[in-house]
Amino acid sequence: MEGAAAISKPPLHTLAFSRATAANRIFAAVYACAVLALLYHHALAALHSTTFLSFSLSLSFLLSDLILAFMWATNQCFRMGWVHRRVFPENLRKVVREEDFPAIDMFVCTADPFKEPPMSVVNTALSVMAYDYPAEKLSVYVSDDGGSDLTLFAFMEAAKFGSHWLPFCRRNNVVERCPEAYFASNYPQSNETKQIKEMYENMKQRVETVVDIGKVTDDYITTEQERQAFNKWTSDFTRYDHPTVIQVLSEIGKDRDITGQSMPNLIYVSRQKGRTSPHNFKAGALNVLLRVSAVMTNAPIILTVDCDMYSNDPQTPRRVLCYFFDTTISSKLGYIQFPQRFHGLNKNDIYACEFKRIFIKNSMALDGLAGPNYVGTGCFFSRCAFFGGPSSFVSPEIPELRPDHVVNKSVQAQSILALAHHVANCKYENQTNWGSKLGFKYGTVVEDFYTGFRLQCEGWKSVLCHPTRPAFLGDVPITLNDVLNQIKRWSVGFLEVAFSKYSPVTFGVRAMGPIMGLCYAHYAFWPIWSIPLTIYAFLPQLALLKGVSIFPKVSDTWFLLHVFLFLGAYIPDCVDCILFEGTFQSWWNEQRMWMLKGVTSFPFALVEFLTKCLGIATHGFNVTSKVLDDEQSKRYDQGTFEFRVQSPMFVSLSTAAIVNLVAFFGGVIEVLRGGDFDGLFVQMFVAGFVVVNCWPIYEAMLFRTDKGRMPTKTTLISTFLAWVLYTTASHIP
Ligand SMILES: O=c1ccn([C@@H]2O[C@H](COP(=O)(O)OP(=O)(O)O[C@H]3O[C@H](CO)[C@@H](O)[C@H](O)[C@H]3O)[C@@H](O)[C@H]2O)c(=O)[nH]1
Ligand SMILES: [Mn+2]
Repeated sequence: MEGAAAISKPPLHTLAFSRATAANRIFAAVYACAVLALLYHHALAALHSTTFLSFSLSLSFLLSDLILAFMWATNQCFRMGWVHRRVFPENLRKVVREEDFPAIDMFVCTADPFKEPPMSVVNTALSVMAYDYPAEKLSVYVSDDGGSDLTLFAFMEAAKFGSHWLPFCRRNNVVERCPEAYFASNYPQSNETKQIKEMYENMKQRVETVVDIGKVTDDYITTEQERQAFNKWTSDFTRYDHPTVIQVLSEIGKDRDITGQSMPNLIYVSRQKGRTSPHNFKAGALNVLLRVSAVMTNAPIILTVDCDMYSNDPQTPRRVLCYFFDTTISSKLGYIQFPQRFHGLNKNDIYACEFKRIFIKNSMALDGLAGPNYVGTGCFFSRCAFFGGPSSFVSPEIPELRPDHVVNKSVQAQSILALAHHVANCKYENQTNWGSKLGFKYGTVVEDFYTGFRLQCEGWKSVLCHPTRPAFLGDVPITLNDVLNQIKRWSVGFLEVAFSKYSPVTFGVRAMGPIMGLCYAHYAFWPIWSIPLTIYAFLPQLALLKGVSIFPKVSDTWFLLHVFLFLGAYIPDCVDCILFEGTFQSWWNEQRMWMLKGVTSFPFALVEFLTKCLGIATHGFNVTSKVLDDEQSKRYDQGTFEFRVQSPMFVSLSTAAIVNLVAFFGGVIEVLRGGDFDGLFVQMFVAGFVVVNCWPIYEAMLFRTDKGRMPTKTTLISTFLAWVLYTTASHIP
């Protein structure tokens, strides 16, 4: 009978599994055999080598191909099948009354008013404050790791504008609730929209002027309360060393919008920083928000969103409820991840920043297992997930932080504010479980990846919510240097996880089974791709320049194995990409970026990680710049690579490009002179393939005159290095 009752309830969510086809699996099996054959071939060659040189060459290729094989095999774990979920928010009211909707605490992170313009942070916050959800159940906490009065000023303005914006969105049923996006869209022209736009522009101008001056001057401060807030920025207040600032900018039940409805809570938090206390970057900031919000509102649901992403769909929290109220999954549901989607990508995405493979495709695959990994933004958590596993509660040190603690005082009550300041103290976490057993996990700059991983190891499940209209839209970096640095940061972070005591290959495989463990391992070991890619970028080419053949001849049967392995890796990947709403060019750009990263971000990350392990240097979280320079934006939109700056990564990149070009033409000349084409073909092909990929780099070195070209100094240094490599190689007997 119970079953019948359950069936008659309208569904909140359905899911459909797609399993990989038999053809897919057979192909994977054949490919695996081919990989084994190749490894065997290398091993034999190494054993039978007669000179030290040929021994080291064989060993290098054995190592390279072992790593490629590992990455290929772990990648297969994402290709076992995937899940499509659908939600039915329209059925929600048959299951739960709107008055009984759970409260949501929404965390917006920012870290630097000059790299992350306060206006964009404000837009993020307004877009989620304006959710189609009872306002008295929403609280926005802004974490300002930049400790900037400019950001606080922007939010004071935002609170005032919000009291017009929220009712405006409600009344007109606006879909674009991020003001900047709304005014950039094709919105209806009326007196009302004209008025609200004027208000927005006014606020924007005030905020941007203050940011330009770099200081909130007296004429921008209107009330005594505001003055008191800014007085906290005394002369010894710096972003690395300052007291906690918590400022309630709007309060549920007390502050009302212009129609008299309650405003959501809007609370500015800049945690205390001290030079001697580690602040653990974003994970540290989020843990402070976890505690401050626990003290002030303690909502059972938490949203984390970066300041470079805004909500693109006001229905989002209702979709989330469809999962939290689905009793078949809710007991172990730790978080609901929305894929990261982006706006402003150029045609065919030259820097391959869309990461559809990671954020959508692989996440759909993980969704069929224990659930997608956490990607740092656009994710709704159950607060309980931060306090131990689904059936093993870890208690925080004070009762006020427990997820079941009921808050029944105003967020501005003296006692509440005092406790909130206490838990935001930079020494508060000493001798506690924060960062290890409680909250977001410390120890890596990819706190998102690591936290999701650890939660899943504890037994929490997650789901991917992937509606057709993106729930959140974010910015992408638009210069090559920013892209490579971002990937480098992620890579260092991944290595920190890969070689920690919670490594996915050991701890992960045990805690969540081999398939999930290896999926996480694929990401964690990402940067070791640098080893084969760097070897393949230099060794065959240097050998080619010396006229030494190192791969099987075209007439040899082993040659066919190489052809099969190459095509068998590239063609299915390309087909996959095209079937997944991509284009041939976007696939081409993606594989190009993979090659570029192989000689830049990945090896630099490996080195950085090693120096960190040896205690020689430490590196932090280098925030990606979100400031748009007009000229750079223009070049980005045209699809032109942006070099411009001096960067060691551009040196290694250009060196590889030059070596390949010279080797390729050297090979052509050698063959024309009657050299061994049969034996050198594979090397010429590899060099030629790299040359085709590197075309934008040659252009930037030789033909371009705009500011985004390769700096002459970089070109000169790279040419010199290429020459050094060549001479060294030619002296090896
Ligand atoms: O000390 C810090 C450093 C960063 N941030 C915030 O972290 C977010 C992400 O920084 P961003 O420079 O945009 O890095 P991305 O590489 O674009 O971010 C991706 O990678 C990060 C991990 O490296 C994740 O935290 C992000 O969610 C994910 O989108 C931003 O909101 C920052 O304000 C802090 O709050 N405190
Ligand atoms: Mn970002």
